Amino acid sequence: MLRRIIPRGIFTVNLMENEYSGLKIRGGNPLEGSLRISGAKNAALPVLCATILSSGKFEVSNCPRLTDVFTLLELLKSLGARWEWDTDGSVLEPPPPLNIDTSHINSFEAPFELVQKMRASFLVLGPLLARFGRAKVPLPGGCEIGARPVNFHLAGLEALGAQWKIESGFVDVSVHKLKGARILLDFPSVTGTENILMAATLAHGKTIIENAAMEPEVVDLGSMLKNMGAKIEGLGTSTIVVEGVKSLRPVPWTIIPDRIEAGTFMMAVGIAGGRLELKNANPAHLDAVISKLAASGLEIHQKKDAIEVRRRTRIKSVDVTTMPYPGFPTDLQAQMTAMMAFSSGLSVITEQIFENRFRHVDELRRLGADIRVEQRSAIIRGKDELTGAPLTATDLRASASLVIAGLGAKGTTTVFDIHHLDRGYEGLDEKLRSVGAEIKRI
Ligand SMILES: CC(=O)N[C@H]1[C@@H](OP(=O)(O)OP(=O)(O)OC[C@H]2O[C@@H](n3ccc(=O)[nH]c3=O)[C@H](O)[C@@H]2O)O[C@H](CO)[C@@H](O)[C@@H]1O
Ligand SMILES: C=C(OP(=O)(O)O)C(=O)O
Repeated sequence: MLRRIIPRGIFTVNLMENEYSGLKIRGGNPLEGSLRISGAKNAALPVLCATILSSGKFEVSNCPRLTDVFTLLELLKSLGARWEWDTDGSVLEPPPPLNIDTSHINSFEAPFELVQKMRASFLVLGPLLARFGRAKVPLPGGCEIGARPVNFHLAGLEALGAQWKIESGFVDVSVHKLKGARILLDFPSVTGTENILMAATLAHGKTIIENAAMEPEVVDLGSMLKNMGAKIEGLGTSTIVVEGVKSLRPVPWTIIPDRIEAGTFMMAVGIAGGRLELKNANPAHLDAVISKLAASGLEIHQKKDAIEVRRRTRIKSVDVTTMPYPGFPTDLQAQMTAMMAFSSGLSVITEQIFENRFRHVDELRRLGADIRVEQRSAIIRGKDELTGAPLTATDLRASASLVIAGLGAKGTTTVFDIHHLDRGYEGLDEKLRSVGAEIKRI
């Protein structure tokens, strides 16, 4: 639930207040109706960071109203940016545009208390370095799903001529003038690619990022940078080429739909049954997911900017391995594990991106799910009935998996610590309620 987000002129200081700690779900209702998919969290956060690269006024449309976005806006404000956003409306309706003015940014140091709340806050590093020649940013927080180092980010910026040191938990990076370079990433890191890409836009000369991340969120960021005047080729491929420019200009930008939110709702239908129309969704970003869900027996109709999903029969088991895009996303692994717990057979879900992303499994077991984890795989023997229980959310997507599992479990499921959920879903509970789920905040 969004509360008291009151614009007070351009100096608005607002945070999402959340007095609730849990969600109570009564399972058994099928989902029926139509929903609007929100803007993508993982596209909005880098786009907001990219506003640092130019001085002036930006208008960001389809920006999701989530705690991570509000945390990042506070971070931008701490650097001297100003923003206004009237977020009083229902999450069932599109949000009004977010206005950001970066003309008064005068600090290159990001505060610890904001950066430690989430991973994407580290994305201010590249833009601050490019704009000021210096950036001091604490090592980032984020979901506890693995070690999550930032060595690729730092090696990339070093290749562009920057020097860095880590002191008292802060990464301190400086450079006289960034210079283009060839950078080969050991792994196609999403935020690593984004940080290097943003820094390279204002470097002198050509940067080639090899083994770059191909995620739609990286493409969205790169497309916005191109609109701002950056010279970038190869977005959406594993080689991105950037020809540095002297300056960039502010632009209006519209955030792409959240493919992870859309996937979560499709899996919710897999568990609860029924039929949903997901509006403002981009099925082209969900190829790997749609193919697995179709194999599991869900009926899926793809339209240009909508997806219709229906469950007529019991879900069949499928095996899934997470991969960088265009493979099956790790951010839907927990939700898929929950759906497979209700399937008619045995499935193996292998997590290849993060080494500790099965914390939802112990919680799903409380519902009676038959799952065991062996190294990087969860082996799931589907059951035709799970029973509600009190559960604790451990991270963002784990929370979503527990909520959708609760929709299918018999009786009442309570998911505690839902601040994790609110980091990355725009009113998941309100949206589910609007299509027939019995779910309330406690
Ligand atoms: C804000 C955002 O966009 N978050 C997403 C982003 O996270 P994030 O960008 O943090 O994920 P990465 O793609 O960087 O991580 C992939 C793998 O590379 C490793 N690695 C990464 C960077 C680095 O410097 N060194 C290193 O070893 C990580 O530990 C992980 O094992 O992509 C993930 C993978 O799709 C998603 O789950 C997150 O939702
Ligand atoms: C892991 C996620 O977010 P973050 O990278 O911000 O922790 C996520 O969106 O699932």
